[in-house]
Amino acid sequence: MQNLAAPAPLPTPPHRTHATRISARALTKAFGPTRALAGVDVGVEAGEALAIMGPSGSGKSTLLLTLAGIERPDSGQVMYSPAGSAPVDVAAMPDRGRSELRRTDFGFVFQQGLLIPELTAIENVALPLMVLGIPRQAAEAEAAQWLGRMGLAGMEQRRIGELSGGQAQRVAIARAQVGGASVTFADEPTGALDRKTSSEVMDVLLASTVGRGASLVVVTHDATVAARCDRTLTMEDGRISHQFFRTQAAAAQAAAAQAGGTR
Ligand SMILES: Nc1ncnc2c1ncn2[C@@H]1O[C@H](COP(=O)(O)OP(=O)(O)OP(=O)(O)O)[C@@H](O)[C@H]1O
Repeated sequence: MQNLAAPAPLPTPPHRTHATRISARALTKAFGPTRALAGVDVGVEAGEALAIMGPSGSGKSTLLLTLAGIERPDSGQVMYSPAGSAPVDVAAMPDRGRSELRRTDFGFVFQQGLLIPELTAIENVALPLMVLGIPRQAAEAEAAQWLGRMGLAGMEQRRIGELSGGQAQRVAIARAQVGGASVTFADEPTGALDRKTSSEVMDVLLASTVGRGASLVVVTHDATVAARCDRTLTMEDGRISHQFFRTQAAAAQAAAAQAGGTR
């Protein structure tokens, strides 16, 4: 792994504002006879890291994809509240609107498949900015900053296949963050990594999301990954069977929201 000790600094974490970023209600989703989501209510706060755990097939990825507007629920609502703007119902948006939202407001880190192997690290990270219309030179300058923060300075010109698994995953994190995503969705982001590399990847994933006041939703089978998050939901058969608050702030916020009927 590259040196993680001296990356360019991330922005100073703001105090958590406890604004609700995503509020999903009564989500259901079936694939034929399989009920992947059987009535899920979940909220995600600004600056919160939420882990989703549960057995294989319990609906974790379907929930993540539905919150992110990639899957459409059969019924229910996914309200997304951008900072300073009115909430929008992601589930009810037309495909084009949801694609736009994913480009502008959401970041994605999956176990594999989102990086383009033919492109270099810097091109992969610059791409989302270029898609938003930022000229190549400016996009690559910003991308280089993010690669530096990820401890990947000097590796800008390597293709993805020339990086280790942990390095490639940090390129994926940089790519997810370069546009200033307000919510990052990560599905098994450390699934293919050894314990030490996994912990280092979680360091940069948390620092680059909740560390700047943005939210992180992470699906994982790894209890050590979940233990780094503010809250863990456990799913079983398409429902949330258990919820565990790791920080007092998260618990207090949930209690206040429940009392006010907002969560
Ligand atoms: N596109 C699909 N078509 C058909 N069935 C699907 C589809 N996506 C998910 N399912 C089914 O829905 C259920 C929930 O799947 P999901 O991927 O959400 O589970 P998961 O908890 O993420 O599982 P894993 O831990 O194995 O990734 C499973 O029974 C799965 O087979």
